[in-house]
Amino acid sequence: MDLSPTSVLLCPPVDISHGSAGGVIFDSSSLRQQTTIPKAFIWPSSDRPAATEELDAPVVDLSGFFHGDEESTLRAAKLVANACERHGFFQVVNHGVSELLARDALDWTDEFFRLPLCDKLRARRKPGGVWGYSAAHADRFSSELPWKETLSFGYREAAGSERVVIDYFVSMLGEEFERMGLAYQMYCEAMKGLSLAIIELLAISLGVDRMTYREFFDDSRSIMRCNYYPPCQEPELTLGTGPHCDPTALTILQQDHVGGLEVFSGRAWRYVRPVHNALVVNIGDTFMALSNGRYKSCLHRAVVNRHRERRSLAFFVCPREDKVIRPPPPSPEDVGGGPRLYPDFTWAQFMEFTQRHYRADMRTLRSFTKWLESSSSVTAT
Ligand SMILES: O=C(O)CCC(=O)C(=O)O
Ligand SMILES: [Fe+2]
Repeated sequence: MDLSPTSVLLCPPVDISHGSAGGVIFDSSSLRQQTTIPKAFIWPSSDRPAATEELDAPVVDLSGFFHGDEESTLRAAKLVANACERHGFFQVVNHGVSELLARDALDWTDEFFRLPLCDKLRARRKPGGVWGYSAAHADRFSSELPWKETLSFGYREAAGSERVVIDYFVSMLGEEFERMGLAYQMYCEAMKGLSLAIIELLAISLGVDRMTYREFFDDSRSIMRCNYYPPCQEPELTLGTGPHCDPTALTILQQDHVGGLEVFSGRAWRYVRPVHNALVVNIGDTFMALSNGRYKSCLHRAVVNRHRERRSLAFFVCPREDKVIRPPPPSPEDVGGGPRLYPDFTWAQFMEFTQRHYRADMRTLRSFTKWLESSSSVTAT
């Protein structure tokens, strides 16, 4: 792989100004050349104590569930319920996603981030936007920048959207990126299928009908994010992804074998050990609301290391934008126990709110619902 500075030099000069603000874009090629860490990438020490213990998260075998075996489904549901009540993280194996497809998506991620900066910038995320390529943009006001670059795009499985990801790649980057788009299109299709199965398993684990939550996710748009973390000379000063909670319903993460994902649980940061062919699943704020707070959306982060690059592919499962997020019948109390913890809201409202926040943390859903209660009401669909 050629990540040498020459690949950057092949680019014509890149205009990186945001209106009047200047600054420097650090893609992985320039990040890996930093021998001293630029100030903008140094995180407060309170955010970066090292994780010394592994997260106690089950590795759930889904084969029995997929084969309709009642006993192993109940066993899997029990493990899932226990993990989700404590911290919201578990891993799945025998999940039905082909190893080849998963590896292919990681390989294309290498391919994309290896491109010269000027090519990656053709897919650049617009300020305030959700989709596209993003690398740390440092100016004199920036701070706590992540040691990574990302590429995000949307996925919808509705009829007529069979090429939605392919078309995105072709339109942003050119015809020659059709194959890259196809690999991600297939990966997203597999992830969406798996997510619907996991949502059924979550319903079983909560003791309600397995189809209870499905309607929230029909014809919804998911978000796919490829994360690329270059090595870092002083990894103890930086973070690849800062502490946050995922505002979405569910995240399915493929991490490579390097490791770096950490979860704040039991008052300490704990690492999630990569398991061969496993996918990491975590509860996001929106599913926490759907379960009336019974299942937890937990603070997590990704650390980087001195010697090895790391890739992770996060598939964020979102409800349909206009669906009202309300714990479903028979009654919210049955699912979460106790009175309603969150008012009705739509994913569209919550997404807009989170985009205005630099950092999504444990308090985001709370501050969003407080803001909601003091503003307009929601129309049910
Ligand atoms: O890279 C990882 O392990 C975590 C990434 C993550 O949490 C995210 O993209 O939301
Ligand atoms: Fe996350």
